[in-house]
Amino acid sequence: MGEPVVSASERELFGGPLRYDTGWTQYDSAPLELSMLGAVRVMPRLVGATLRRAWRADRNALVAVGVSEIGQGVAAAVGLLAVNAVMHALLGAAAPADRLYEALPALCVGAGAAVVGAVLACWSTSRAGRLEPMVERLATTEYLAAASAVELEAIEDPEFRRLIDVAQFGAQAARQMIGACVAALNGTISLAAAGGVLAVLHPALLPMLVLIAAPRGWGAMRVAQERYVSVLAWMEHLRASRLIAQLLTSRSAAQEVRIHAVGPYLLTAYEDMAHSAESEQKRLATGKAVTELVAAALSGAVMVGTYALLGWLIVAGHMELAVAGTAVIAVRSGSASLGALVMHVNRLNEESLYVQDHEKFLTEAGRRAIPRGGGALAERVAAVRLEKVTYRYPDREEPALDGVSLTLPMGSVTAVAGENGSGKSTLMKVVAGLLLPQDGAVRWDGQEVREVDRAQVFSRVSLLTQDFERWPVTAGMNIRIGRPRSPAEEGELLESVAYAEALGVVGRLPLGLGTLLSRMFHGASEISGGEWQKIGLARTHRRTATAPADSVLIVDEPTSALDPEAEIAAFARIRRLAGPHRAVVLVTHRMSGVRHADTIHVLSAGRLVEHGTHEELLAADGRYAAMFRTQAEQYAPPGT
Ligand SMILES: Nc1ncnc2c1ncn2[C@@H]1O[C@H](COP(=O)(O)OP(=O)(O)OP(=O)(O)O)[C@@H](O)[C@H]1O
Repeated sequence: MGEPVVSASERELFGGPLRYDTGWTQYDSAPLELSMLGAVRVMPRLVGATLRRAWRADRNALVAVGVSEIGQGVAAAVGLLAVNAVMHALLGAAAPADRLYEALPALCVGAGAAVVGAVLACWSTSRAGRLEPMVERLATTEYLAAASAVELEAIEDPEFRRLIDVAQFGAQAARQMIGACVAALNGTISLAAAGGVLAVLHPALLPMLVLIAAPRGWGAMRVAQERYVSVLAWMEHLRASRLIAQLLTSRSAAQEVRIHAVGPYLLTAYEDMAHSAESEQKRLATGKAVTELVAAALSGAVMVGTYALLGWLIVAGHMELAVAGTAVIAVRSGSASLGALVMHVNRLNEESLYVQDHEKFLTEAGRRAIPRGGGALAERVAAVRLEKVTYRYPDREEPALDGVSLTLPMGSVTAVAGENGSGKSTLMKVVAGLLLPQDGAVRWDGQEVREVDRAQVFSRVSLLTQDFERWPVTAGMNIRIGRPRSPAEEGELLESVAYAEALGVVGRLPLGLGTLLSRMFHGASEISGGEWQKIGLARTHRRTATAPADSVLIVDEPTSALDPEAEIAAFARIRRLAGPHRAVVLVTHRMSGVRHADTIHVLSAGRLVEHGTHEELLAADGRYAAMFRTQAEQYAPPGT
């Protein structure tokens, strides 16, 4: 592949060319098979996987397709033999009317074979059409299930994210593979029929048939490989172009797009990037044209040789004219079948490359999945403890948490304070069981999180973060989604709404809890950032209210969009959620929210540097006291 064209916008916006280098094709030290031989080698396995999926989807339809394709092949062979018999009758020595009469039975057989072939083809089409969406559905479900079941660490790993992106084409490719498999099977059987008839007519004709199709096969494979490598290499570029397009139309960027004149700038960047993508398309098209020309020339030369051979066989008296006539028809139909077969195998090869990515993703996702099973978590626990926990993000040298030990007793409120980037959010993810520490342990009493069933740990954790999800569903569902499988009456949801002091918010919505909160849909309403936080708080209440046993509530900067009064009230309500069977952990920069906590821990560069009550920490006059005083001064009246 030549040096890709890199546009000025690409450099300016993204810092350089957005191309997967060859390093990507070595993902997880499993080199991608990009040679023709390699592709042919892996194809049977991938075809096998697709057929197994089809078997699981609808085995009757799969069997019907197989039977009808074999039937069509038999009908084609019978048709060719009938043609041979017709030729013999027509070119015989009898009177013309007698010859026609003699040819009639074979003609009827030929016509019957054609009708049977056509009916079987319809049957196969209808069954394959049923199978295709089912296979796509199965492959998509496998993809989505695997993607949503991996550890959070995998989702944050850029290499794994790339694999998720690349594998997204796999499900559709699996669907296409069904059609390609059917067509390839059809081509193979038709070819076997034509080849069998040719071999009976004269042994030299069969190798000629193979030689006619070989160059076209090579050409088609080469074009497919080039296209696949190009798609992979330009994936990031495509993603970036789509991102620019999204930004130009997005609601959140709309203000800056207009006021800062980002719109025309991004539009130029979009065009710039589209031009460089087009240059790649041009390169591919030229390569394709040249390859196809070479393949057609070679194939044509062999075709001329075949007809010359036939001519010589007739002249030399090695072949009857009737047989030669059938041979011409068989060569034509055989080379058409072979051409179609090559095309379909090539399609199969191209689709199988994407299916291979899908398979690879499933394997990798399986390796990185959150383990299922493990010990049961005790219903009652006294505290959750972190013991010398160290966590390092995969692409970072410095640990985000370095030997952190702390205890979260049930019934207490623990606050974590610290400057930006000190590790507070990471600590929350470790407490929640979303990240597993590389060193140290998280224990629910004596049970280590690594050893117990993680699903049980998750079911005991409630999470309210500043970037909580604003689900594009109804207001009621936005609250219920705190525990989506647990049914809820409107009255129960209203309890959570009242808890979050969001009755006013819901009251103003045109359909109350039934109002759709997404501008994406017709008739939906939008609410403000602070109103969303109240909905988030209601969701947290719903989740904690339905917790099955002793649980932890993690609250990470929950009030950033609330006005001061609402914020004070929200902190008071969050504190009240601590009960004998619940520990609350609170992360916030707002010292007003921290001061009433039972224990305050101060993090700095991933280490716990102070802990105690508000009064103890003020008396110690350390980092916490400095942070508290700075904020207090901001709110103090001037001159005090
Ligand atoms: N997904 C990630 N991958 C790599 N590094 C990360 C990731 N998330 C956070 N970090 C890094 O880990 C360190 C701790 O980040 P963390 O988000 O836990 O801090 P924080 O105290 O919550 O910060 P803030 O107050 O700004 O929200 C920072 O240096 C941050 O850059």
